[in-house]
Amino acid sequence: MASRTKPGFFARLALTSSKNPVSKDSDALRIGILGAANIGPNALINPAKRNRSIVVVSVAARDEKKAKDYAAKHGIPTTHPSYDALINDPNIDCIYNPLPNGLHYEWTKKALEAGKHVLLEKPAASNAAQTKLLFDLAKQKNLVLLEAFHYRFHPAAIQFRQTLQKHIAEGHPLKQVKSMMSFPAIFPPADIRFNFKLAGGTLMDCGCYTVNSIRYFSGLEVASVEKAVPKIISDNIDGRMEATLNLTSGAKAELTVSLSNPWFSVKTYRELIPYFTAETDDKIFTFGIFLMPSLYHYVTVKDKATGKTEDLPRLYDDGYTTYYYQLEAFVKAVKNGGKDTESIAGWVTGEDSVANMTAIDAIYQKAGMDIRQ
Ligand SMILES: NC(=O)C1=CN([C@@H]2O[C@H](COP(=O)(O)OP(=O)(O)OC[C@H]3O[C@@H](n4cnc5c(N)ncnc54)[C@H](OP(=O)(O)O)[C@@H]3O)[C@@H](O)[C@H]2O)C=CC1
Ligand SMILES: O=C1OC[C@@H](O)[C@H](O)[C@H]1O
Repeated sequence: MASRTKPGFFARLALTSSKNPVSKDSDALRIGILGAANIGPNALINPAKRNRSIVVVSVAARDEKKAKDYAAKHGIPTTHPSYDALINDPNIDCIYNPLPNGLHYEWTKKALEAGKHVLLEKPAASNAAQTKLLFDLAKQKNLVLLEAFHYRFHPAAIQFRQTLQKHIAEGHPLKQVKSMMSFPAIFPPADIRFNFKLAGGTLMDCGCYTVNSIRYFSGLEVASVEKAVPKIISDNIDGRMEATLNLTSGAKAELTVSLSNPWFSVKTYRELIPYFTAETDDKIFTFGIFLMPSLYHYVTVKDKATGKTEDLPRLYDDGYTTYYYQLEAFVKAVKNGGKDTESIAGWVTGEDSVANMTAIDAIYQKAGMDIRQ
């Protein structure tokens, strides 16, 4: 039986939206948000309230009234009348870009050109070519650019990766991995996720996580795409994607992602829990709810010969969310002038982001669909 580390479930739920902001350092980084995005409070605004070294100073929206309402609701002190005005404000150090995928490239490029560090929502851009251009520019300007794969920074994800990698290094080769992230049809057809012009698609949205988890936990790259089966729900938009990948060691990877499952279905109800599994010659490692471990997760290791399953301790620390740890990592990197990011557990390098998008492009190609532009 795993130890059920405190805090308990409801305390963790309450902690995800902090009501107790900490005081700020005098040299705290100043970050502005592009767009009054739905994800802003979870991914940045609430985590920043608990971090002494960063303060959300402004938000810009296409309609300034919307920005003002959002700022008032979330306790953001100022607004800017346009994305350009925010990016070019000399009193801002960093930009958070949670715009629709198809606008990631344009606005991140502008922010980097204006000398700002960028926390960039996933997926990094519409395709691998754009992603490479962004990271080349960040390098050239000596700026921090981080694609927001928040789950990687949580202690449970760090521990899971270390446990699996140690076992592989002890001589137990990986045979196959699986990653799954599916939802019933919770987003309306007009959502940004289903708009090809905004680089939508379920593989872009949920798939970028599953591809990332396959690469991150296995420590391997995608060598080729063996099979990709989309469920196309509108022009060039996949409501669901199943793919089989060949990894560089010869191991296989399978991913299943969906934003269009039926609400009740015997066939797909098991997909409601996002999980990752890795099978070696002798064991099966499972990380359940790997994307939101701060709310709940489980890690099991099953011995294939005996069938015995070990349930590893769950790590909830102080109930900090994945986004809190991600922000802490981003702040550390910026404060350190972008140096030594390799010492930050979970850090997503530019090469990593480019490899992720390269795999996504290849899956779309194998599925006979267009790469997003
Ligand atoms: N890390 C995570 O857990 C999550 C990440 N995401 C990622 O964050 C990004 C935004 O997702 P989400 O917050 O759900 O998105 P929203 O639907 O809230 O859109 C975000 C913002 O995009 C702006 N926008 C600019 N141009 C357009 C346009 N043509 N059509 C629609 N919106 C436009 C709007 O800004 P304005 O206010 O200026 O009108 C809007 O506030 C995506 O890249 C997504 O993948 C999403 C959810 C979870
Ligand atoms: O974490 C997430 O869950 C739901 C998705 O649609 C969203 O974009 C993603 O980031």
